[in-house]
Amino acid sequence: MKKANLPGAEGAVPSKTALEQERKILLDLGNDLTRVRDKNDLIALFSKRLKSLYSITHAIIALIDHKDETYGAFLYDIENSPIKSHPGYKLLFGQRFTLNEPFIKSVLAADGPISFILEEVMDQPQSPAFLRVNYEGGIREILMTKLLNAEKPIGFINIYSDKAGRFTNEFRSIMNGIAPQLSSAVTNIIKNEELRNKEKEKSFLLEFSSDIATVRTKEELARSVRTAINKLNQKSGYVIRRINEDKTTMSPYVFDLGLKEHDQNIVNALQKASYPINDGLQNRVLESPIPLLFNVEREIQRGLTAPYLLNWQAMGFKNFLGIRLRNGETNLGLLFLDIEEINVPLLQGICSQISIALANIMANEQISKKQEEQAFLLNFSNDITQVRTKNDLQAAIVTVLDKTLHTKLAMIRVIDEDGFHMSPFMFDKTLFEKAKVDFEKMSANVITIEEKYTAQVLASEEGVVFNIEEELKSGNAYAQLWKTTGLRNSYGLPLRVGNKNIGTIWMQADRLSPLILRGICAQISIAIANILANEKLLAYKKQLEVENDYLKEQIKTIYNFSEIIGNADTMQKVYRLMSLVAESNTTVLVLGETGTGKELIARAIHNASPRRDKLMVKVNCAALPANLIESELFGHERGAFTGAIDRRLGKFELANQSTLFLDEIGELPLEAQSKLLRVIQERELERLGGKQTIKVDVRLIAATNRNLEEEVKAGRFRADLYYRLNVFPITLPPLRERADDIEPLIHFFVARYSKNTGRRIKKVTPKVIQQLRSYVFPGNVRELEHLIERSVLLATDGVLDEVYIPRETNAEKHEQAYALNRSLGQVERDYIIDVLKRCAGKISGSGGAAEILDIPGNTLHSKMKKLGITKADYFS
Ligand SMILES: Nc1ncnc2c1ncn2[C@@H]1O[C@H](COP(=O)(O)OP(=O)(O)OP(=O)(O)O)[C@@H](O)[C@H]1O
Repeated sequence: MKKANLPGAEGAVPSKTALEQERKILLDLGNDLTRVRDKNDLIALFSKRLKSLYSITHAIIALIDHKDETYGAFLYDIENSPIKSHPGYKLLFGQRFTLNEPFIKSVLAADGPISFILEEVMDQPQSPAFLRVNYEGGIREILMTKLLNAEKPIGFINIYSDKAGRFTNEFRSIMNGIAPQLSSAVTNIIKNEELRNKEKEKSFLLEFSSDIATVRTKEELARSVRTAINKLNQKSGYVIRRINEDKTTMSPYVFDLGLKEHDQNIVNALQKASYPINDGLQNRVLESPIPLLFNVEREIQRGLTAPYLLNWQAMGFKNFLGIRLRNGETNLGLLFLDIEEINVPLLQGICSQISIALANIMANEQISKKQEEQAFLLNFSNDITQVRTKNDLQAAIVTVLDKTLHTKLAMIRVIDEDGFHMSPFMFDKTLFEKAKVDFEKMSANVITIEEKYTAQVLASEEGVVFNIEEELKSGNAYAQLWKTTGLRNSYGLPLRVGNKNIGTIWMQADRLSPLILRGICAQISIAIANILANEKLLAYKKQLEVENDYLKEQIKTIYNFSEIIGNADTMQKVYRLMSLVAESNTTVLVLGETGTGKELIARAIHNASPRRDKLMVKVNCAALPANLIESELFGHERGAFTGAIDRRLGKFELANQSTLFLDEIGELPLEAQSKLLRVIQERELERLGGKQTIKVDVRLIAATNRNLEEEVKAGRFRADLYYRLNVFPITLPPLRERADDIEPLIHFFVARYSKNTGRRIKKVTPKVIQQLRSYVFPGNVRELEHLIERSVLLATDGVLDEVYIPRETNAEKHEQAYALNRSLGQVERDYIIDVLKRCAGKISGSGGAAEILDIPGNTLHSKMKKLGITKADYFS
């Protein structure tokens, strides 16, 4: 490379005047330079002072950046530049040139000003472009002088001339002399500029901070940040992202793409998305105490696939800056700014202001949200306190959840009384319509507290949030169903009263706050507990009414007997058998015609048994419709059959630890017989429609007026059941076979009905007694009782002297028929035997046969002799 002349190399030794002039110029320049504060002043000074004296075109000051070993123009003398119309001129603005090339190295190596003929250097390999541009603009020579600060080069002053060889020694010497002052002027300018910038930054930050201090809403924040960015002469876009409640994702909070036009689809996608924090970019920003500058292409090349990065690439963003926003030690989010240059302190200042504003807004939002939630819960609680029935609750829940919280109720299940199974309590059958499943049917599936997800919910403190997408991935079978609602989460929450789990509630929503969840659960729990208690209360009330009716009915009859009347041998046998069996648990079968006192005997056995403290329970198998017998005996669950509105205990359960009296057992339908047999064998039962087995301890007494053996033969009664029942049979004699018991029974019933009706009957005439004794009583004791009851009502003057015996009974017809076929003697003989029988063989005296027959005792004796009547006849 051919260098131009060094200082002093050209021309002769300067003349005295030249030296003086030079000194003067130097002095003036030096004086002026000390006053220079602004870079414009400096270049103006140069133009003014030097141009008039020396033939130069223009000057430029370039500054070195040692960090990246480059230099570039700092001050231009644009006005005087002869190359300003050159097409390449504008390109030189802001351009940096390397220090690592021979041309500039030679400048740096030179001790003082050094000049170059452009033509010689401009096309050398690596020569800076400005040389050629200047040449093409008519410049021929350049004089470059290093500017030093504490011996270290800080830049150059380049003087240009449109003619070669114009830089005289004098001029070089001036430049050499002026260089130190120029250096310090430049340093001052830089410092000044820095100071001014700092001042500007300060006032900017101050302004920004007072602006942002008034920010209360997201919109105000957006406006304030935009203004600030604009003031920094950045029309760039930015996004403030906030960390979501899940702490694992971030979503755009304030979003402003600047002035550029963008594809609206991309913009929408960017605005709505939420991004995982750990995407290799956001996490880096959050972890970094200083702002980070990223290059979109480079990050993508590094393998990052964050969707927003790809969108930014598509939108033409090149570089962006990421800076975290935090409140104290807590990260709130970050700011991404589309920017080329980075002024770290300024940005940090801006961001700390944004952070404060963001924290304030968030706190504000939280407060107003809390207030809203509290107001909501208050309303909800008001609504729910009115709730008494399931329908009320459903209305309250659906209105509030759906309309106010955009939340759907999927299902409420309550834990059954067994503490294990769970029954659907309430659900929205339309919720999973899109899944094309019959939710109503599905909800009927048996669920227990051990079911996987239910157990998880019941064990949780405040419920479980199932993110539907994640559940899908983990193979949760319900997630497919949940997904069809289009909502993001499924919430399973325990319903509790105190510490007791009473059920679960399942809801679907995008987001629900913990406060709301807790509130809703507590309220619904109480409401459900109330409803259940209410239902139970009603059921109990009903049950009590039924039991009460039943007991009343029982009490009516239970104290009906104070004793069993009758001393006939056949009755004595009955008493013996009763006393033998009463103490045990043995099943007793009481046989006998209708009205012979079978129930009376059954009660007497019960009352003589260890179970006497509990009421005997009676079922009349003939009085029940066939389809209700089973439910009557074994009870039923709610909904077991049409009309089973409530749960009902069966007579077996009612008779637990007592005696169950199965009256008219012969009338029991076959189907019920087999069920009865099972219960007798196993001593346990299941309610109709129930799943639980219930153990019972019941003593059985059955009664029938049928001949069960014949019923078995005819296939109407199960043989096995017969054998089970016929463990200890007691047969009651018909009344007609124990005529002697008739009179005591008459007195017994007269006393009872006198008392009941308030009519005091003092006497029953012998005629009446005789009439009754001679009657056959097909209805046995019950018939006698009814006859007396009626007669008591009809009696006058306290004397029962008439009974209304039915005339046309079959027995009478039979007797009449027999009588018609007999001789008079035979009739007389039969009649006397009969009367004797009824008078227990007593012939004369009061109540004797002679009195009844209204003949003297002697006459009767002789008649008996004549007719051959012996004791054997009337005592048989
Ligand atoms: N020995 C008795 N002493 C007093 N009262 C009796 C006697 N036998 C029966 N009765 C009365 O006669 C009525 C009918 O008796 P009960 O109902 O026990 O007969 P039953 O054999 O069970 O009749 P059914 O076969 O029609 O059910 C009852 O009012 C009962 O109190």
